[in-house]
Amino acid sequence: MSYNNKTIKELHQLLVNKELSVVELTQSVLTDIEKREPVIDAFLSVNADRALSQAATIDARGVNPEVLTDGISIGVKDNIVTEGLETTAASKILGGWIPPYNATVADKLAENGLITIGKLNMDEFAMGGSGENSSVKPTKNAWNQTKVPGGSSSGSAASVASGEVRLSLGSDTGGSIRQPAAFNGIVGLKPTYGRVSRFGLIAFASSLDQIGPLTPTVEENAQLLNVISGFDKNDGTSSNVAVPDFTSKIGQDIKGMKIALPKEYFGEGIDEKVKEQILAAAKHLEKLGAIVEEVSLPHSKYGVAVYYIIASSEASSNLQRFDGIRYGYRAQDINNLEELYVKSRSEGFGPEVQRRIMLGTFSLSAGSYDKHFKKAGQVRTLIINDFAKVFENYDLILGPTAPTPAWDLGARVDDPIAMYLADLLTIPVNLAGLPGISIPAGFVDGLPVGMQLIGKRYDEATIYQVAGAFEATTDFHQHLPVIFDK
Ligand SMILES: NC(=O)C[C@H](N)C(=O)O
Repeated sequence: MSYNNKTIKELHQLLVNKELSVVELTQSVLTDIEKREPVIDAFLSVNADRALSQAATIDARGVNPEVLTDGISIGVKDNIVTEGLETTAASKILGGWIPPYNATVADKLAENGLITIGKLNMDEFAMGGSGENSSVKPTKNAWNQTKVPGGSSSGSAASVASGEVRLSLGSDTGGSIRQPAAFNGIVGLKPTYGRVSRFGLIAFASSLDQIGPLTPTVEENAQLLNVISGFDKNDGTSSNVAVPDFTSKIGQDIKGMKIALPKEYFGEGIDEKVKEQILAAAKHLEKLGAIVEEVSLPHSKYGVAVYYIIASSEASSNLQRFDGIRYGYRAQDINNLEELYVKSRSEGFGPEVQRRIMLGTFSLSAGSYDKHFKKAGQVRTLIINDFAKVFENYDLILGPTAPTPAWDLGARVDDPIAMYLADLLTIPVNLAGLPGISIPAGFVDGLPVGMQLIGKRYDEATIYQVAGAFEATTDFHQHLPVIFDK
């Protein structure tokens, strides 16, 4: 029997009432995974024995009725460090690495009784928008296995959408939670920069990276964000702003809420049918009482260019530590130190990672620093200011999550620019450190379309309020891919 169509609230009730044991539930999740993995390829590792023994421990002490997530299984993106469980960021260079410590979010999952059932596939080091840059295997879209699942949190999205796990964690540097959530018809949120500790997140671009939840529904998303948020002394960028209950406004009406529609988010490069669906979604919110008006974010068009300079520069610095000596892959038949570095890094990193390291190294080099890196930082400020101006008068910003639905596997692998443009509408949000969600808002040719709602800093609760109102009055989230009921 599968319980994959039950919310965590419903599962919690079953567990507390002892109608279901944690071992039974965990076993059912393992069966769900086993059935779907041959076509979805969302997991890099499944920890069946450890998960079952953790489940037995919880059964023995009794499920805590106060802890909603006690005994529930979760999948974790493989760039989040998990003690005793291989963590590779889907890179050959970290192959076989068993971390001796937990990321702060992994500790928080455990403290809340969540069972890490496995580590999820991704684009290597979170660099990519299709999942195809995994050094292990490409994950498939839950709706159509000839399509990409999006990336870089490819496994995090496909595992939830296909009914393997109810909850997952991903990371988002330029859209890596929201875009795969959109492509798979689920809910994915990138929290405000500073909301969730990145201690133990394998760093890609440190001024942009955030960890966030992927779930089938809005309420579960807010519940999982409650678990992972908060100040952490081990992450100097984590903030000690108070953490509210993110579910608190779900169910409240949205009458009078002011929502901005940036005209640039409906302009060039956006698929006509996607545009239609998202405009219809905006109309729907208007019917629910929101005031929807057009605005402009004039500098958002520079977002992709700015991102690929800043993110690659930070990556080139962060990835210096993978040198073949301290840990990870070490090349053989070496004659000197220089050769050890060069061979280990050339053989250990995949082509996209090498491309970003070169791009970043170039941007930071003496002749290019002022022209590229410094300028990118200045344009980033213009993008931040654009958002700030809109938020003087509006509560939320609405647009598509991605310019198109999922494309065919293989279609963009030789065209990095086309791949980069998939993040056109998500990247500015990271550059400004704002929270953003993708929720199911329609279908184009049988593939899900995501609506993005962008909020003010630390105002995830309002995002969930509007997302919740939309979800409660539409049925897009109730359509499930065929594989879900397998
Ligand atoms: N990592 C991300 O958030 C997404 C982006 N597609 C990138 O390749 O950088």
